[in-house]
Amino acid sequence: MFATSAFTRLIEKSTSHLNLEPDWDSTLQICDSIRQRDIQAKFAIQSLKKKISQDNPHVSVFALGVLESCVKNCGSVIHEEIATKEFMEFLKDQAKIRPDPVRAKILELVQVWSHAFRNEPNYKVVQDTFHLMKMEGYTFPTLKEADAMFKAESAPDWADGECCHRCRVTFSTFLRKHHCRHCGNVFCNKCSSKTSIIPKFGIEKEVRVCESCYEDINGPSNS
Ligand SMILES: O=P(O)(O)O[C@@H]1[C@H](O)[C@H](OP(=O)(O)O)[C@@H](O)[C@H](O)[C@H]1O
Ligand SMILES: [Zn+2]
Ligand SMILES: [Zn+2]
Repeated sequence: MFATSAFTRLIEKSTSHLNLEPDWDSTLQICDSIRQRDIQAKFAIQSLKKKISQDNPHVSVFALGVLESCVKNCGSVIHEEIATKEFMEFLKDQAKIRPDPVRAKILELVQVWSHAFRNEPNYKVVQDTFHLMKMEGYTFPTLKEADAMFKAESAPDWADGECCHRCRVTFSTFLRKHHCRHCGNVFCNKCSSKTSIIPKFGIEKEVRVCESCYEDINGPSNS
């Protein structure tokens, strides 16, 4: 199980003002631990809020970047935490008092999420916030094509099971279970030994996928 101390270390590492660029490895480990339910989404958002509100703009922008990846990768558990009056108020307040690049990043995220959740009535507060901020005179950047593609689509929740979803072998102490990051099903190592990036989930790093998902993403392997 993933201890909160390990998670806090990942938050520190991925939002350190010493980073010269986003720490994708730590960011994806953060997403995995939220998706695996090793970490409560509420705790993750609280940790990121603290970093976003830190005075150092580098820390704030890196924290907003980690938040962006969580929203893209962790699905409804995270969406439910950010699409709230409290969190949207928090971002609006930060946008009011913080100069660029912090303000610019917040505007970019509020706009992308408003677009991504445009058909989600439960997350209406995000759109309301976007429209309110537009009326308050904030100028939003043009929505990037890739972001317009982002339809709050994220990896499915991980299924559990006592046998491999593909070959039905039963798991044991010596035959461990594994999850495919694309379909979320549980597999033995033999049926999920391949790795792949998953652009549509914003996963830029090679992660474990099952045989059929590998073909879905990369086309039939010639091997
Ligand atoms: O090895 P274990 O101690 O059984 O733990 C398993 C690994 O963490 C797997 O990670 P992986 O998918 O990256 O292999 C994860 O998918 C399973 O749910 C866990 O049970
Ligand atoms: Zn198998
Ligand atoms: Zn799969």
